[in-house]
Amino acid sequence: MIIKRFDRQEELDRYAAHLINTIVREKQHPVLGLATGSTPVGIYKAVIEEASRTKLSFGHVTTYNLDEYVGLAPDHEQSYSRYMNDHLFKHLDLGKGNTHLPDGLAADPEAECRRYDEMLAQQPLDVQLLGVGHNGHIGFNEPDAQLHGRTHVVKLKEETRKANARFFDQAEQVPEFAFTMGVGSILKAKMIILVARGGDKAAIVKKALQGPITTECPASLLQTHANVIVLLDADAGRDLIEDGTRFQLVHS
Ligand SMILES: N[C@@H]1[C@@H](O)[C@H](O)[C@@H](COP(=O)(O)O)O[C@@H]1O
Repeated sequence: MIIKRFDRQEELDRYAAHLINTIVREKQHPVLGLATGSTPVGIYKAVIEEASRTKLSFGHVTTYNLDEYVGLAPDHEQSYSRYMNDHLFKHLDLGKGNTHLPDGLAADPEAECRRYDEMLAQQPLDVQLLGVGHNGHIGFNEPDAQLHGRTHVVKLKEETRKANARFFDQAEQVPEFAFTMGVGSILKAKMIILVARGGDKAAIVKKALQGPITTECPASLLQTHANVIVLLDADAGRDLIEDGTRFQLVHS
């Protein structure tokens, strides 16, 4: 695991964007696992900026998102589908039908999970971009005694609904359920980029990266993956202790 700590948000954004765009440049059929939330917004901006500056086409790229709220239409203002379109997809020359999110309106949620897993099985992720929730959730895999490997519908914890209420007009509008890729699918990605910003994430970052590996902190399972790069701002990384063995801490 490599951990890089950045003093400036824009440097973190550019670094992450360059990792993603390098995969897009080098692979014949790149498959990107993407995330939502406030954390990746600057990274997507930097991806678009670098792609435009270097004339990098995304025409051959396939994307899979981690999650989607159950019950929200793709064009609903708070749906992750809309978020991805606004922040990334509409700014790139992605091919039609090459971007995938679970369908929040699927009539048969179980069939939708199977459909998503079947596609993922055929197109393994070259990279998965991840944020982390304050309780250690990745995607919408909430802390629990047991975690799911595959795509499933999850009942969101109240703390997660509260944290995401800032994107909605009223807290009650935050859906109670969401589709999420399972932890197994996330860990199958060839490379994982975990990003966290802000002092409010410092404690969970420390727990996830230097605490015990436990399903009660889903992000701690990333310690078992061979190719994880963690990008933190100075505040999110302030509680980490350099132990010199489990990871390499690079300060930029
Ligand atoms: N489902 C998303 C996650 O994919 C995201 O990583 C996390 C952190 O969000 P933020 O980046 O806004 O802090 O919470 C949300 O609930």
